[in-house]
Amino acid sequence: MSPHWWRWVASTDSLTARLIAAGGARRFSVRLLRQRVGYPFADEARALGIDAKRYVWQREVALCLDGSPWVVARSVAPLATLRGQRLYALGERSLGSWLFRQPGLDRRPLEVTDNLPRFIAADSLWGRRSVFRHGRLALLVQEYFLPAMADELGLPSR
Ligand SMILES: C=C(O[C@@H]1C=C(C(=O)O)C=C[C@H]1O)C(=O)O
Repeated sequence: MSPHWWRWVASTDSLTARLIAAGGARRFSVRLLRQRVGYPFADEARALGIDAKRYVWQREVALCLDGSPWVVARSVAPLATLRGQRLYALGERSLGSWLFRQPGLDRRPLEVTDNLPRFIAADSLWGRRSVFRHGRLALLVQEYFLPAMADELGLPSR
């Protein structure tokens, strides 16, 4: 991975904040693609340390600059850990903006992939995921960086 991409992929602060800063005059928005309750993918269950037959809340979004998707993200949290957190009510507000305001937020190590996201038909250059913990809440956030972002920021393709 080139150092340009490493800076994005290995960052552990808010990706929302980084995209807004990098976007300059472009307008940042979150497009809600899908939100549902269902079973996790097997590898998501493993990453969360739960049984694959436990219900999870799933949220899939595109993070856009001037309406063009730069990142797609899928976040998954076991229903049992969501109690009291009205995350489903976020709509098109960024999950990251909420998350990084929470005191005592713990982020587990990042995992990186060059596989395509399975939840949406989109090319991706790099993907990454990590589990956030906040009180009872366990939230697996998976983010995939799209070629449009590389084009707009003049980043190399890998
Ligand atoms: C975790 C963050 O939240 C971002 C916003 C998301 C959303 O609104 O669903 C999902 C994943 C992230 O790309 C972040 O900003 O770092």
